[in-house]
Amino acid sequence: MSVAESGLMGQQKSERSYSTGHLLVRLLGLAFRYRRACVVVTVMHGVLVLLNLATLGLTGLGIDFLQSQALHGSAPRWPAGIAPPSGWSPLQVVLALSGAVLAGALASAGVKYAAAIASAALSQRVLLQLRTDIYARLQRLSFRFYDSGQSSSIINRAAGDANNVRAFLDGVLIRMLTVVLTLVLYFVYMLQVHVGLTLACLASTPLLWVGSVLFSRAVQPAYLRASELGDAMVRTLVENLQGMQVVKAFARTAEQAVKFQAANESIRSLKFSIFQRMSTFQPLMGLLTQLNMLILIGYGGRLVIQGELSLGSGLFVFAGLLQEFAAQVAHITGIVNSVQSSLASAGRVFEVLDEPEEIRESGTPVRVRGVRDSLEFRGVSFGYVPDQPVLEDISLKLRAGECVAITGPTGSGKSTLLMLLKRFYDPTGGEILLDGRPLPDLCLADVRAAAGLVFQDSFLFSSTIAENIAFGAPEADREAVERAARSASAHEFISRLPAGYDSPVGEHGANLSGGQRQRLALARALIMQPSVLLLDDATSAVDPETELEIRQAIERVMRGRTTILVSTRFSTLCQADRVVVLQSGRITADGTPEQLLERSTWFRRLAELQSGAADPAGADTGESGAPKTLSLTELRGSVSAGSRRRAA
Ligand SMILES: Nc1ncnc2c1ncn2[C@@H]1O[C@H](COP(=O)(O)OP(=O)(O)OP(=O)(O)O)[C@@H](O)[C@H]1O
Repeated sequence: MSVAESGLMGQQKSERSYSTGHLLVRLLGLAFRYRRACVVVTVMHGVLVLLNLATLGLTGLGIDFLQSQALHGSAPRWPAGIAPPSGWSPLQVVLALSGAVLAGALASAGVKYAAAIASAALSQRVLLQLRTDIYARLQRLSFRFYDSGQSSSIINRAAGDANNVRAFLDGVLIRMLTVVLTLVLYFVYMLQVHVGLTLACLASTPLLWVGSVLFSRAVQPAYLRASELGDAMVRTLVENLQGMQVVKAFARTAEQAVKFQAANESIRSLKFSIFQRMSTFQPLMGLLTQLNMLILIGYGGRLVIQGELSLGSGLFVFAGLLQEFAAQVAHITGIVNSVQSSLASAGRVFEVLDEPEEIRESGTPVRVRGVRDSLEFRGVSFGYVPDQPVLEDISLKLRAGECVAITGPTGSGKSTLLMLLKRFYDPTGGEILLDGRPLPDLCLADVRAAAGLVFQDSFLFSSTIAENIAFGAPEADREAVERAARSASAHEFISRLPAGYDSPVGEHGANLSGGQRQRLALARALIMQPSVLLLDDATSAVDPETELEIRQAIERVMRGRTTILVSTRFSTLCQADRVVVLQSGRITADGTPEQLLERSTWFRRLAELQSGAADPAGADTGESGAPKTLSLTELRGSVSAGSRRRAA
């Protein structure tokens, strides 16, 4: 039997499959980390069983005593020869026995409470640790992992599956140990009361085990499927919340609600079918154990009549023990159920924990503070998917302090180039060198801190503006936050907000405009004082006025920093010392903006389109029907106007 993983990574990456044995060994390893707490809880349950036995035995003794008094029969067999003083009246003996039973019940209640608290504390500790481990692992995993998976599945693994794995400790292991301990103690107790009756009453026990194993095999695939359906439901929910605007804009609210309902319905029907199977199994097991009662009454009754078994300490105690036995056996159904859900979830949790860390440092990483000399791509190739190159043989060297713009058609690999610099991915060929040293030889945190990246669509956290700006430098004081905001031309709009820097930023920055979000993202990058600035289409989503403001801010902050600007805006490209044209993952031209007007048809076309020479659709045609084109001299004029603005 194996738990095959077909979820998150299984679909798109290696199909990982864990055998049940492997999962059990690892789950036991987890339990071993909490062995002290597990032993304490199990011992408490053991004490509870002993207390139950003691109170049951004392009650039986009471019945035997009353029988001897009422029917003038033989005196009961006092345990370990401890009999009440001969001077005690029957009432005193009965009161003493009742007092002892009451004391046993009180002690039992106390131990039960302590065991429940200890068990809850253990399970919360394990859950906390598991979620911490999963989160720590997720932080170290490369973007490739996230590309292949779905965040909803990860959420489900950290929330639901981690909880099911936790249940292995208190819901399976401790409960199983308790059941076994209880059954053994009862069995021994019953044997010393009457061997023949014990064997007769428990003859059906092997059937219970066979039934449990069969049930366990039948429900296991259903638990795995339930987790996957849970992923799908969370995904539908998350996507609908995040894409609420699109859903409403396209008037798809009703359809999406139906989709969500369908996802929930499949979970409901699967869970219900599991529940149905459990509900069939449980009473069947109960019925089997009740058959034991028939044997007890028939065979045990005969033994009492023949005087071979006492009524209280024998038949009554036996009946009580068989009831307890049945209750413990009923627990086995729950345990089998928990084992299967724990195993299914353990496979999914271990899959995340076992995911290899793709981005690693060398054994002795070199500390760096930024670019002192150069940043170089040397023959770099890369593809997200094997055999589908996105970048091919990229060689590009930036001197410290230089500003290089990368442009090219959409999908040509511009953003990917920046991702490689941040080591979100590693190249599949060639290498990237910082001051002559390959990136993997350098401290990863230093490499990432050295380069401030402003994305095309910047993610903001739902905290305050100041906290968002200081995200990478939480120790920064308000003055530093303001300085960064001023450099990013964000100070003015922040000051106009009612709570200024303490204004809350809605989820994903929902209460801010695109331009405001971009400026906050720029300030967030600047507060780290990065020596390299990576700007990925930072002005793509804003109006011309805001674009100008952001461009001016960028111009200010670029000074003294090695900058890579990804853009398809002619005006932005003119700000750079050099422009590199990337087409289908290859560099097709490299030079100053002026040089590129002659060297690259793509760049020249871009210049013409955005200098008002021709409209993008080619509709702006002269009478002859041919698009109007600006002369090279006119285009050079636009380029130098852009460069002059920069110099100013
Ligand atoms: N995470 C990913 N997984 C698989 N393929 C990807 C991933 N990200 C990008 N790609 C693909 O890689 C190619 C280059 O993408 P990239 O985002 O680098 O292009 P770009 O030049 O920045 O495009 P744009 O100008 O539209 O932003 C595209 O074909 C894109 O579909």
